[in-house]
Amino acid sequence: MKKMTVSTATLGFPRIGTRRELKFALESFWAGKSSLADLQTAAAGLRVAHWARQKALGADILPSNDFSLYDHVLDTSALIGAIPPRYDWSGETVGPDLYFAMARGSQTGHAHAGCAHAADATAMEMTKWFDTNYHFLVPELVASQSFRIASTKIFDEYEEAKALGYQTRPVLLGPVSYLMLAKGNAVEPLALLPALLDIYAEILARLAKRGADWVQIDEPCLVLDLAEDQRDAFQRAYARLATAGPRLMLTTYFGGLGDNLDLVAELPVHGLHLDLVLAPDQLEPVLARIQPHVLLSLGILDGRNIWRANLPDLYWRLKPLAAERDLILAPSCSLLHVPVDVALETGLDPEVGQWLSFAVQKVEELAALARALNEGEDAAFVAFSASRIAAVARRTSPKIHDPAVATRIAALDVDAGGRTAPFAVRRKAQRKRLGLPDYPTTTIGSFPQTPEVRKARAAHIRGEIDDAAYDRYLKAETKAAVRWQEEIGLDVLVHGEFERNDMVQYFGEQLAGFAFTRSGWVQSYGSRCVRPPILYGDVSRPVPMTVDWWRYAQGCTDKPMKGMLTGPVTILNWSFVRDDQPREASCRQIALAIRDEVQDLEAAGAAIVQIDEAALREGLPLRRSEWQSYLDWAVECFRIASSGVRDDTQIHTHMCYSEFNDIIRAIGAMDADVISIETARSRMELLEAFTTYEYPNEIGPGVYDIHSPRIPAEREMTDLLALAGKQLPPAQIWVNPDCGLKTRQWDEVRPALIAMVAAAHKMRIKGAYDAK
Ligand SMILES: Nc1nc2c(c(=O)[nH]1)N[C@@H](CNc1ccc(C(=O)N[C@@H](CCC(=O)N[C@@H](CCC(=O)N[C@@H](CCC(=O)O)C(=O)O)C(=O)O)C(=O)O)cc1)CN2
Ligand code: MET
Ligand SMILES: [Zn+2]
Repeated sequence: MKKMTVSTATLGFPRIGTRRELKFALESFWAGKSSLADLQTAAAGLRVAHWARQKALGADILPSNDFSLYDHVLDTSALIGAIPPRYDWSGETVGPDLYFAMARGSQTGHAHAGCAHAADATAMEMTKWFDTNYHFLVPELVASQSFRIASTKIFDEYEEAKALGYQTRPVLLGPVSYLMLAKGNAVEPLALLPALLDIYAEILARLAKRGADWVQIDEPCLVLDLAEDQRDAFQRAYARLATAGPRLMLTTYFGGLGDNLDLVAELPVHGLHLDLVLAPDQLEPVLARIQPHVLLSLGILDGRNIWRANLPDLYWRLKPLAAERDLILAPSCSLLHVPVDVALETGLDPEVGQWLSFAVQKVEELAALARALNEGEDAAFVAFSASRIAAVARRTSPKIHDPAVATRIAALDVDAGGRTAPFAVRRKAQRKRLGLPDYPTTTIGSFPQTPEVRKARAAHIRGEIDDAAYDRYLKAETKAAVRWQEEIGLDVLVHGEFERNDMVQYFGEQLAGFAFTRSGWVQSYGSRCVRPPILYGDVSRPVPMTVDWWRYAQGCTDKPMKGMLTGPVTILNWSFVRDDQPREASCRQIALAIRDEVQDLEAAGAAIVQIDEAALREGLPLRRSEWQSYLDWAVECFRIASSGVRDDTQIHTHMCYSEFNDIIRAIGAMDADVISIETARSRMELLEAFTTYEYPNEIGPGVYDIHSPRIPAEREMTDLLALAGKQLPPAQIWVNPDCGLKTRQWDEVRPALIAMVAAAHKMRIKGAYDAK
């Protein structure tokens, strides 16, 4: 009998670099401080390092084209020449100017080294990659769309690796998922499939010609509920592509195939990757259904969480199957969603540290497992012993359980989550207390996190400036920001969040039950990264977290100052969370901690408290059948956090990047007095759900796209407000940017907000005029 072999693969490695080298190279290039050649050198250096690293750690199959200068969906649009008409593209290939204009927008006269933008064009829309905190640029397709190969990146990177001696498996986003993620302008994207398949066939043929024997073709949409035409599209696509060139490893992740199994089992592909972390139970039905010649790739390590695996357990689970067929072992999805290396975390509690596994450790874990399966358990004796010890230590650690938290949760009144009076009553009380004009203006919370602010914080962490000096510095920044907001005539002010590194990490650092990293960066979009806190134990709030900052800021002005908090669902969704209890149990604990903070802010005198739930929509399960139970507990947690206040205390919430149609009832049930949302890039399209549902509470539809360095003109904002006014009664409308301003520079923020306030004034005058 032929001996079966187990090999290891990664589906993608973090691109940003161990020390965020890509971030710094990009930002320096955008700022005109370095050349395109510098950027390309840095990018190539990262690719080489990542291949070498993965190989050295024991990965047999290496990916190429998993690297990106901004986003892999944008790369795919460039590859197939899907360039929206507003960029006036006439070239043969997509160069860096165009590529970054699509990602970030471009503005005439805006200083941009290495680029000479003639055009003034808004960026492409950005949205969440499935239910992760990674963002992609939404493909925009038109009725007259044609495709052609317009970028050689996928070929170049394959060749680049080959020249270094690595035979890689190029990663390509599949045509059906690409179209399903796209937005069509007067065209149903899937109608473009035949044309797209011509191009995909050509891409695959070219890869084959260069020597690629396998291609990893990602079709994460295969874990979604699919309509008939979508299933058809998969059938047509793979009937065509299966023979186009290299063998295809059809790669699915972020869940199980579920009722798409029959469809997938019939696709004529040579390999299939399964997510066995989010859907461990799918292995048996897949084995029962799949052709014997199909090479299975098992996603057995969590590509989206940081817990060390229990290798002996996995070994016993996989051993029978490994005796029967060749296998590839892999993380469940690309390692894009985890930090690079635990070894950099010298500041972690060592007990917690030994429970963790980042990208580097995950490749090592895969290699140890494969070794044991190929050569016998003893071949991985050391790795297995350490893994078993860590698993036992974590399970039994006293750091995880806090009896006081358990008691409080047990006593939680199911109705702890309701305001005492209905919105109409609260609204009256709040109007009386606040006395705001129509079209009240505000911002979402943060002001620019300038290099100076970051440097001061870094110096404070390194002990170069003491607590008092850091505090003085932050207070001066806060006071200046408050004064400036008063000066330009904003109605409801914010303190600016200068003291925060990140809206989630800041709270994670102050709550019991969380650990945080020094270098655990994960790409969120483009050059922007986050360090998700690690929720390992029961959560509580030892002392107030934001009250002193609020008190200081309110002391600088007579205008209302918003208390500014991150909501429980968002803290949960943007952290690495426990896998030893349900997510909702962790969320309830966070909700109680935030409730304490809300009540302390009210007691200190805050008339408005904003509780950001930017990640509530993103946490929506990918399968419809699981929506209701998620929304039930998510809304309950928001209500637990927000409801302990008086009628005349106004609760705001904020959500960006959200498609609201699916969740509008839940948004209603959250019952925030005011919700601000992101609507500028989509030109108020996202408001539709609120109008259709006749959402009764107040809404601030974003009038200013803060993800672009472009400065919006007053006229653009009055236009957007007029669009909003067609959908909502003016008395319900607030005026604000799409999101916080932390990523912008003061030079961009100042003129933009002055124009925004002017736009609100115009609307007030127009409103008074219209009323006559
Ligand atoms: N968690 C989270 N998810 C989110 C968002 C968000 O705000 N937070 N917003 C949405 C969009 N995503 C975003 C993600 C990141 C950033 C962002 O601005 N990230 C910053 C890092 C923020 C941070 O943690 N800053 C720290 C560390 C800053 C730093 O790099 N310090 C230097 C030293 C500073 C110096 O000497 O200059 C270092 O450590 O090396 C701080 O301010 O303290 C960045 O990439 O630049 C913005 C939006 C959706 N998801
Ligand atoms: C990603 S939502 C951001 C909300 C936060 N209050 C801010 O303004 O930065
Ligand atoms: Zn936001």
